[in-house]
Amino acid sequence: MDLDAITEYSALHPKPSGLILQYGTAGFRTKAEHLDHVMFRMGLLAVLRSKQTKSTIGVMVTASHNPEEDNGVKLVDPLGEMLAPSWEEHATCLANAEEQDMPRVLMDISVKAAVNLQQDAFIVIGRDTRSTSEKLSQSVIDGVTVLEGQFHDYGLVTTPQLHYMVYCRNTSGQYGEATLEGYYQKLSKAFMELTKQTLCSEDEYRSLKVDCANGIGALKLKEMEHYVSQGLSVQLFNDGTKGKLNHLCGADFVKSHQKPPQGMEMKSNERCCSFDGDADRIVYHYLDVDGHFHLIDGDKIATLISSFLKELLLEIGESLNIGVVQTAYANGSSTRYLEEVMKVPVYCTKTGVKHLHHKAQEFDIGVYFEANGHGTVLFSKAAETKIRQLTKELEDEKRKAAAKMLENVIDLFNQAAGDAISDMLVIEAILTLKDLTIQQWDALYMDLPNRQLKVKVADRQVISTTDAERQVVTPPGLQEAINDLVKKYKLSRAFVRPSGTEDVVRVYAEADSQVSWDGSIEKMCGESLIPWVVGVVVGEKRKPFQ
Ligand SMILES: CC(=O)N[C@H]1[C@@H](OP(=O)(O)O)O[C@H](CO)[C@@H](O)[C@@H]1O
Ligand SMILES: [Mg+2]
Repeated sequence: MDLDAITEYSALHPKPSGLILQYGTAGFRTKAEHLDHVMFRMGLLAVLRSKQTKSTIGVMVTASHNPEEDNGVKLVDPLGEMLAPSWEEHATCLANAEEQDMPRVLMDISVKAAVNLQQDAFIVIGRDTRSTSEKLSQSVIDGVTVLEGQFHDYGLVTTPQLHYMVYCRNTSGQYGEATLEGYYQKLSKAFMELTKQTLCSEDEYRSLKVDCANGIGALKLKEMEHYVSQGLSVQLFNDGTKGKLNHLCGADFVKSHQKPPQGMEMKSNERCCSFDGDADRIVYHYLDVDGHFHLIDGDKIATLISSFLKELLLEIGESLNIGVVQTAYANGSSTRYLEEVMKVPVYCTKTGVKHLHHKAQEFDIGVYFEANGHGTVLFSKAAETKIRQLTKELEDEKRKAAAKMLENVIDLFNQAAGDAISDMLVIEAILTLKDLTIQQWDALYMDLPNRQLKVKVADRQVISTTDAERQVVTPPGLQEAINDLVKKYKLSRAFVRPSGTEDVVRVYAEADSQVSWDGSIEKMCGESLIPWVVGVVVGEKRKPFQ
């Protein structure tokens, strides 16, 4: 390691002294102007991780659904998954080392992690459409180059596309070809195969309105459009030509405000969906004939997908196990429906995709979705091999067709990460195959009314939780107080946790709409429960907003 060169180049990406950042649930995220040194250093760290794992590592420059002025960076591990927790700590140490200490901290990491510095390193880099992303990704490249790592810059890609590239490169192309063309080909082939029988009918092309959050999803969907145009016609809104990224539109806005995005013409009963700013989340929505807005979130997406998969499994007659993984934010109705009606085992993990992904790997088929629309389905190697084998061996036509469908579903899902484009194609294929309208899908179960708020507090770490964040441990007394309140209302549930991505505390509450008191759920959550919980959390400093 040429420490002089590192010191020299680092001076071109100086750390503002005293700035402390944390590698959180989704990497580093903050105002773009504070990130130059972090990018350079993540370039360095990616090289060490690549040498240690003897694999290609990804670096994605994005702040997802956060405002345009923000930016962020996260590292992608060899199989397309999130960075290992021990390396998150290294990332935090390296990002926070004062300028003069940085080379030493870098050396320490390489010693601690037993990195063989002689090993080659290869890094792939991607970025979203933020105006600051290009320059910041150049700083990543500076970091990679000073440690003599090789790299390929994919330029503008969605976050899940970068995860896909990493996965492809580390499986010698077995997962797919590590190019955008390879990604489009793989997904479109699976989609067209899945839906081809239904295309024989006289159906007019299925059309779908997509709110692209003025982000990268618009560019990539435009590139992909013609590959699937025989089976699906997409109409893009908020494509970045005029609006501001994530502003009053996109999956996060739609989910958290439970309102339609601006900039999208919605007629009643039309199927619409929204991506977030880096296209790794999707939610569906529509207006009914009375003009009421209906949101179909990650929970209902998981339900649609798992019921489809369960039917196919029954059809092929193989005892492959299936599990659904959710977080505490999953609507209680979805959990009940999955467990009681569909008889599928449901598990709850902490918030953050890495936790869900990890749990989902325990099943032959692991379906995971956050309520906000981030998720995918993982197939174990054994399940995949079995299914591919069945497509060849089965003689019964019906069973064989089901196995083929499952095979295409395996190829259509992005198994490296939740992916709005891939999930959208899966959902469209299922709706077509089952001949379901968006209203029929929505009617699977009724969401319990719910509210989510964020609250600024002096120190969000005063709150610690357990039981997949559903129970508060500290401050003492808070959990008992929540218990006392929720037991007054039917089907009610509430929890409080510190955010892993923002300097806020999140408060969530849900309850039956028929609560036996004279107020509505609005009143219970908005006027009673949330401010009350907030009051306990922050005492005099309370300042709810949003
Ligand atoms: C309630 C909620 O939506 N939380 C989001 C948010 O995490 P927080 O730790 O809640 O800030 O950002 C994560 C990363 O994008 C995402 O995985 C997660 O679902
Ligand atoms: Mg995102």
